[in-house]
Amino acid sequence: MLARVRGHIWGVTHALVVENLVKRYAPGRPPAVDGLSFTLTAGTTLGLLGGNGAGKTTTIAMLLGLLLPTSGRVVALGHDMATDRFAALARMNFSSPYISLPHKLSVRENLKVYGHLYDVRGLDARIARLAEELQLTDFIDRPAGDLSAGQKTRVALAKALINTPALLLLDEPTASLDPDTGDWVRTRLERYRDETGCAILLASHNMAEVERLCGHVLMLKQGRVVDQGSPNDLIARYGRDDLEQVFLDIARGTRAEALA
Ligand SMILES: Nc1ncnc2c1ncn2[C@@H]1O[C@H](COP(=O)(O)OP(=O)(O)OP(=O)(O)O)[C@@H](O)[C@H]1O
Repeated sequence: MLARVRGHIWGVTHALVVENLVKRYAPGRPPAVDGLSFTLTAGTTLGLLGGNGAGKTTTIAMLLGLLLPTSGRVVALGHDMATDRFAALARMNFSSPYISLPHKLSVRENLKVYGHLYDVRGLDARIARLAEELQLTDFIDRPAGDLSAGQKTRVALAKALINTPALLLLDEPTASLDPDTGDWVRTRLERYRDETGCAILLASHNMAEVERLCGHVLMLKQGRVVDQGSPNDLIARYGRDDLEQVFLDIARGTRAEALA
């Protein structure tokens, strides 16, 4: 049963503990992720920000166990991903624009496949509920490959929620959505997090989204955390009006100027 208390789910306070994570794709090349450490508390959302090539996708792939770290440790929902990842993966899920669903299968068939993979009980009812909540009913029996980018993003979110995850890793979850639908998806994510105590790691280039959803933000550059804090703390510390300006200061190396 879900513990509906912020900061605590299924007896685990930290949904994610990451210790000194390193990924070097090839010897002699600089690491894509270079000594990353953080914790993610149940019921909260942590933002992972950084420019292109900062190491966000590589980090998420290691957290999911899709990519082996060169060194370091990931403990997800109390399970060490190096030795016990299947126990954690059953209660994790993710959404990424880089992964497309089998496009000849209908949306319903896709959700059934993923539901069976996660051994979801009462799968038909779960799919019906997600279809209603995420407004998929108009196209649920159409091939996934025929959908618009925005419709695909909503289906990807349904897939990410199919197993009622306790830890959700989201890479650009509102990419390709119009502002109204993007806002609506953010509201759904907030509600899901607050109702279930799910922990969310959010990688996004949408600074307004990060300001709204994230209690804490890690600013990544060349695989390292170069600054962190709550969006409001960072904005105040850099003397800026919003997180986008802070992001630009960090990306362009104008931090000292901003702090002067
Ligand atoms: N399979 C790979 N083999 C070798 N190098 C890789 C591989 N995947 C990523 N890299 C390199 O690792 C670094 C980090 O890439 P990554 O995709 O993790 O960044 P990112 O922050 O997700 O970027 P973006 O915002 O562009 O998606 C980059 O220098 C990239 O070229």
